[in-house]
Amino acid sequence: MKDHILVLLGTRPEAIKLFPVIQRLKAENVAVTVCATAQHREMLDQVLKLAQIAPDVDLNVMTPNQTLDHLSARLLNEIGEVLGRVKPTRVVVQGDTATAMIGALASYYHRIPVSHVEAGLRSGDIYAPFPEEVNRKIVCSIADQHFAPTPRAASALRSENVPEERIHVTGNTVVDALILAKAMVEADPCMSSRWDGVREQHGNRRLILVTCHRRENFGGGVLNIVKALETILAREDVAIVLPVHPNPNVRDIFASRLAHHPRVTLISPQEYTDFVSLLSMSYLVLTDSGGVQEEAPTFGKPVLVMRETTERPEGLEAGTALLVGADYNKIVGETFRLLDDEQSYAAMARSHNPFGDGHASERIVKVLLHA
Ligand SMILES: CC(=O)N[C@@H]1[C@@H](OP(=O)(O)OP(=O)(O)OC[C@H]2O[C@@H](n3ccc(=O)[nH]c3=O)[C@H](O)[C@@H]2O)O[C@H](CO)[C@@H](O)[C@@H]1O
Repeated sequence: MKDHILVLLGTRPEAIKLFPVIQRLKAENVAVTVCATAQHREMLDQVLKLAQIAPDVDLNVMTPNQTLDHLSARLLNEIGEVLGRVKPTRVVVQGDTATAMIGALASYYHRIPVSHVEAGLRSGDIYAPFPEEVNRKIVCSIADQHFAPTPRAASALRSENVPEERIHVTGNTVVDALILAKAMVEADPCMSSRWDGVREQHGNRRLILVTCHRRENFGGGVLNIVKALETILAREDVAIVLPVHPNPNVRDIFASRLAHHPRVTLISPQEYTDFVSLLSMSYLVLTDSGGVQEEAPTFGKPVLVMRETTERPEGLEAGTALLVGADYNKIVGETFRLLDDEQSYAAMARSHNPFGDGHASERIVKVLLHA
């Protein structure tokens, strides 16, 4: 039977990490159906537009404040219906979202094999991150092709008895996406000059890029983070740029405490290319995001991870990232160290990226087509 691959995606990170795979499959003239569940509508659309991908099927399942039960039931029904109609020979899912987990389950019910991009990330705790740890484990139990981004992720799969021949160490496709986005920025004068105003506003101050959106930091964590940022801002030699996640749990606190500070630029979630430009012009990054931890080392930007643990310890091992939690003293202390101690900065700013080399989608497509 001729290959017909259905790619499922629901959120911005899935779109970022799958667009290089979709583009490459299309370049190989493979029949591809892109099904967007649009679990997160706007941020997903921005990325797809940029990658010039129009979803063939758009389920648009986003409703305000929906529960996981409701979302999952709806996804199962709707993805099941799509699989019955499109009849793909294989389904590709990415990561650990409800879309990936339910997509794998629906494929199993339809006896369609599943490939898992970014397989083998584990925290070891089913409640942190919730529900992502269980989502990825369920996908793992169904998939027959596991694209592990790193050797560590591959060993996690082996320790769960995934057969060796089903594990492929590919690198993380986020590095492919980053390199493609960087090329787009460099080729387009409009994109390259996007932040000229911000550069002008902050002069030669060092820019700290901050992102914060994880559920585990809602409440006390975000308050500590804001307090730490206020202390950091007491220094005249820094400015902060912060794309604010739309979740009201973080948005309202950042807006009320930081919006009026002259050395803070609070902005809405940015197009991927614009975010990539911000990353490349920043001095260091404070984040609780997964994807940003994987991207920053490509540009040699030290990352202070505002979480207690990370399922991406490769950055810690490579020395390009450090865990500071949502701990006021650690955030301030480590930021000041990076600002004041050139050697510490240089040690973390090595541009070696342990997460990928930009060729992950090439390796994935090779396996998808010749399995
Ligand atoms: C609960 C939780 O935390 N779950 C994780 C979370 O993944 P994450 O932490 O990587 O998510 P974000 O930080 O939202 O995205 C990062 C990407 O977005 C780009 N970016 C960022 C700011 C901006 O203004 N414009 C952009 O373009 C940036 O370069 C990067 O590539 O959600 C995933 C799916 O829901 C889950 O699979 C994953 O476990």
